[in-house]
Amino acid sequence: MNAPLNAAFNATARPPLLDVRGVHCVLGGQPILTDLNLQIKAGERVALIGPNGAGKSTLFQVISGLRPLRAGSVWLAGRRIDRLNPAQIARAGIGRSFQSPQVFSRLSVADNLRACLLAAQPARRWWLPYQRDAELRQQVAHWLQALQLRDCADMPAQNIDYARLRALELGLGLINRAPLLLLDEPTAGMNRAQAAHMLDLIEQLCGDRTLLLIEHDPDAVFRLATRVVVLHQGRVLADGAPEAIRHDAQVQAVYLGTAP
Ligand SMILES: Nc1ncnc2c1ncn2[C@@H]1O[C@H](COP(=O)(O)OP(=O)(O)OP(=O)(O)O)[C@@H](O)[C@H]1O
Repeated sequence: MNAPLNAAFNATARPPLLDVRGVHCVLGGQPILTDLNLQIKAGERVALIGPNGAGKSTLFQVISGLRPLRAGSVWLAGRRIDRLNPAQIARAGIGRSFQSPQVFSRLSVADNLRACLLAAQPARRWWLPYQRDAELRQQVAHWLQALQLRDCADMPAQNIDYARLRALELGLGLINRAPLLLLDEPTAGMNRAQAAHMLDLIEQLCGDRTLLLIEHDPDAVFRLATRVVVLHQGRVLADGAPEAIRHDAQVQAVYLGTAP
């Protein structure tokens, strides 16, 4: 096989980065996700949208191992992950943020970053006190700068404002270099200026990572996403380019509440 053909073969042979296959999830006796299929290729930025209660957060919980499946499977880069626990799934390559930010609230902002950096370096020289580890200090300084959190580095995370808390959580999700990042409503509860700042941070820091984000703000969806997937009643209702989804009659009906 010649070189270009070989490259094309490899590109098509590579499994999707995320492959959600026929997932059913039942909570409190109610079906929440029903035969849900979703494949995401490396490098895509996918917005997951849909009306309240469509099952978006539940799908994130299922992917991260925080909710059990009734049927189906979840694969990351060809590896089945739905039987792993949440920590194993994170180590397998999924970083995430939550609707309500999850950080170590009593630790300082810098110590939050330090803790995640330490957890992401299993081969670190464990006998070296972290205060004397110059490389670790440099990395913390790098992340404080990148997240624009230098001026609150020594404050307990529970005392910083909400927009900064979300920036910190974004950093914690990025530190272990997971190829797939799940962001649950990264701009929720923010004013326009704060939301614009958060979108800037996501664009600057996520690089070519694959993103799956839940977002209600159309500005954020159209700025970040290369593809939009619409969930309705636990199923994929539409999947396509942002412009096509914007004009999809079925999607409009779901948002206006006129869909069956
Ligand atoms: N632990 C639970 N037990 C029973 N039902 C649940 C549970 N958690 C969620 N649900 C229900 O599952 C459905 C989907 O919830 P989910 O939070 O996934 O929706 P969503 O699309 O993320 O909504 P929103 O945009 O409002 O966050 C809702 O009807 C919700 O009430």
